[in-house]
Amino acid sequence: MDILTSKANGILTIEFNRPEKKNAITAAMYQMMADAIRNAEGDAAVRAILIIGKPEVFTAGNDLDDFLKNESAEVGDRPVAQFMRALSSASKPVVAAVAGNAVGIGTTLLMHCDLVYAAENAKFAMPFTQLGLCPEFASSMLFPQMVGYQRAAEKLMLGEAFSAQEAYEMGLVSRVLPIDDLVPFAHGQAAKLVALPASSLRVTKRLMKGAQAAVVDARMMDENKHFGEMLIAKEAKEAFTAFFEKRRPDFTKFA
Ligand SMILES: C/C=C/C(=O)SCCNC(=O)CCNC(=O)[C@H](O)C(C)(C)COP(=O)(O)OP(=O)(O)OC[C@H]1O[C@@H](n2cnc3c(N)ncnc32)[C@H](O)[C@@H]1OP(=O)(O)O
Repeated sequence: MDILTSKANGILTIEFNRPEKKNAITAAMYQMMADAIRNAEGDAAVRAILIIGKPEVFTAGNDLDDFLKNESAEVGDRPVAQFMRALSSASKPVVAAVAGNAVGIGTTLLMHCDLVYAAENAKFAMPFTQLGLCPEFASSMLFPQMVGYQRAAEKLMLGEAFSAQEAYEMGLVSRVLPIDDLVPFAHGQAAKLVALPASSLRVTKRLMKGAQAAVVDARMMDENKHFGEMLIAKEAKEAFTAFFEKRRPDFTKFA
């Protein structure tokens, strides 16, 4: 199973489990995560959600082979969109623990989590423009809001990778920890959430997200429209092909 889910002591743990492909996320994996988060909404036995990867990699983002095979611009109700909606509207608290690379949606999903912990080896990147794409998961709005326009532009326009320490300084992660402490600490924080009154946490989260929830939803739809169109354009196909051919993409041949 490329996504492992387990429920224990009030915590639903969702684990990326495709290390041979750096935990790249396929449509089936998005669907499993969307279903798990949605099912948790109606399950009183789940009081917190914990998202983890492997010590060497959180996730390399969307599977580029899936992207390459994609032939329709319509994102609509695809598993990735279902996952985005499920996570961004989750009423229960979500904790994420990131070690190693967190690329693309591996970084943007964190903007929808409540507590985000990173190991010292964590490395974040949103290389959308390098792939001929544009930001997703409302990151074009949430990231500039979080870190300021110019710092966001460096990461979203140049797609430059950044360290755990920089992510902490920008406010994307709550705390940086030694790798061996990462998951036990994140799990401990989730256990604290489990022990708190669920109703208090639910209302607190709703108040913190506030009126922004609808705006986030609208931004995701707008981004997805552009993203879908760019996914089938020649620049993106060149970027995906170059990745698998282990060469630099050549965008100079496109106007
Ligand atoms: C809506 C969502 C949008 C997005 O998420 S956009 C972002 C898409 N993601 C990316 O562009 C990242 C692509 N991957 C990488 O840049 C690198 O990987 C890493 C930096 C994450 C790790 O580099 P290294 O440690 O050198 O590993 P390796 O040799 O590149 O990869 C090991 C195996 O994993 C496969 N793989 C890695 N990432 C992906 C991916 N995103 N989609 C499909 N396969 C991937 C490779 O091909 C290879 O496989 P083999 O061993 O068979 O040659």
